[in-house]
Amino acid sequence: MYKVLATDGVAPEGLAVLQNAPDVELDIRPKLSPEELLAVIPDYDALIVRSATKVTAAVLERAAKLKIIGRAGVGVDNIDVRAATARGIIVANAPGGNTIAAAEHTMGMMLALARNIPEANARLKAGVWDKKSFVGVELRHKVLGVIGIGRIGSEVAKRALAMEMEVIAYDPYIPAERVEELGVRMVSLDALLRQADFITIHTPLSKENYHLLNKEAFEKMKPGVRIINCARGGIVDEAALYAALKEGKVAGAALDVFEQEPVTDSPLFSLPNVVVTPHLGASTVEAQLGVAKVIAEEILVALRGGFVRNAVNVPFVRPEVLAEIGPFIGLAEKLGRFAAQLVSGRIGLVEVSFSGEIAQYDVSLLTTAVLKGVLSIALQEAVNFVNANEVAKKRGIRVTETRRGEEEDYVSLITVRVVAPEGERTVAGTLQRGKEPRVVAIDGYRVDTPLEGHMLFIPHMDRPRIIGRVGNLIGAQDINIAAMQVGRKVIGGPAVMLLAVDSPVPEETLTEIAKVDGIMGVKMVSL
Ligand SMILES: NC(=O)c1ccc[n+]([C@@H]2O[C@H](COP(=O)([O-])OP(=O)(O)OC[C@H]3O[C@@H](n4cnc5c(N)ncnc54)[C@H](O)[C@@H]3O)[C@@H](O)[C@H]2O)c1
Ligand SMILES: O=C(O)[C@H](O)COP(=O)(O)O
Repeated sequence: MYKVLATDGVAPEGLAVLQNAPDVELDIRPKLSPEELLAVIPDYDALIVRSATKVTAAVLERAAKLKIIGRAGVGVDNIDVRAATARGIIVANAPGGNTIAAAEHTMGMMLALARNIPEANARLKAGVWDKKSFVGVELRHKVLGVIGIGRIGSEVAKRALAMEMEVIAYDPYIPAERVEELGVRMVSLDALLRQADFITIHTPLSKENYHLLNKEAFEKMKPGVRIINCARGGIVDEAALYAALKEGKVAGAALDVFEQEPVTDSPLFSLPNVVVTPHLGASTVEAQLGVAKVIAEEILVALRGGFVRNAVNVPFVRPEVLAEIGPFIGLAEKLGRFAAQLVSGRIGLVEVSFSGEIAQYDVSLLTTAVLKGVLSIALQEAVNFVNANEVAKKRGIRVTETRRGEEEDYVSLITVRVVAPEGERTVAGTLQRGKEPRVVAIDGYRVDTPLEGHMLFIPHMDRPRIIGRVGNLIGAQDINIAAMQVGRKVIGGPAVMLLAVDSPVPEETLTEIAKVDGIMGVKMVSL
């Protein structure tokens, strides 16, 4: 039974898939102090958080069973991703689920700032009908500078364009054409700071952009500029912003995020031209349901050993490549597990080769999947897409990957060779009808068997009275043989036998089979 802990007020309705999973026990504890988290974390296989819980190296050190941390949202700056990676813990987020919520909140903040809505609201509710203090500015024909034009930045840009703003953007990691087709002009950071009437930030918080808007940046800005930050505290230097507001260089600021959170007291709160909300960007019913659902599904996939698409600490695979290679992940892993069970002793070399259509893509994820399968046989520790390559390196396992386009017999074929001191085996597999993993060759002998359940691999000499003896020995244990394949290259020469059995064959029976004259060994394989 996997134990999952959800904290930080993750929407419980979105976690139904975990609640209904027979192999999962879900604990929802909306508020957990750092001390409580440290105390309970050793019990859990998975943790779901939003931005409040700090998943530090100290927490991870105690998280002996933890396999995945799911962030029900986008920013993972509250998680020590490096420490998690070093421990082989997957960190996954739910990108996209709160994009519209954050973009709409940004527009709300920009309008609130331009038209003094919060201050006017407070004044009227205090019994004062004051029109003259609250003359605002229009957004139409103003220049909006978007720093970071990813998912949220581009949704903000679209909405600003609909309000007839001129939109410019700075984002060194996005191709200019993609942004310009939205009707946005890409500029340098310097140009953006100098030209914008409103500046909105939509980058993650990273070392690179910590205090991106600092004293020097404010000095470059147009007098009367207005700043909106619905991304992360820390990107704006709050002391420098306060000074720029005080001296009138900046006409106003709308902040949803702060360097320290939660915060209830800040010099910025004393200024009338500062609008603040307590990190509400993603707080809509729709966004919370959406991100919780996505993360719950990812947690289940990870706990059951599958590939987590939104893992932030697994090498990135472009979506269009993932669409092509994704169906092969299961085949690659099963071939690794299969091959590793055919040899004895410590494997020192794993060679993976790809031929046919699959060879035109970046297949490094599939090589990792093979490795994950190989390592899962011998190791007690959890091996996953985050740590498989590192674990192999630490254990001195050499891994090679080759790709060749030509393939005569199959549309796509994956071949895995494992070498151990006591021998080596080469297995090849493909997907039947694009989805069913099958092994189609072992050491060059043709077979064709689904990669599932329990199997016996028996190299033997191609002569009479061998297959019958094997059948009798297995039958005597009341074990059903579901399928059988024999592959040979020449009549009377060495051959291989692959039997699919409905339950594992006991060790003593394997020893009896190995003694049959003409049989060169026997291996039990479970997938
Ligand atoms: N206030 C909220 O509740 C809330 C909600 C959702 C997201 N967020 C924050 O918003 C951020 C953006 O979310 P997203 O979904 O749009 O992410 P995204 O990854 O789609 O976009 C981020 C963009 O920032 C760009 N970028 C990175 N560093 C940059 C730099 N130094 N200068 C300029 N551009 C840079 C990237 O190239 C990318 O295009 C998140 O990281 C999160 O911290 C806040
Ligand atoms: O990065 C995010 O997704 C947002 O900042 C939302 O954070 P929250 O889930 O704590 O509201």
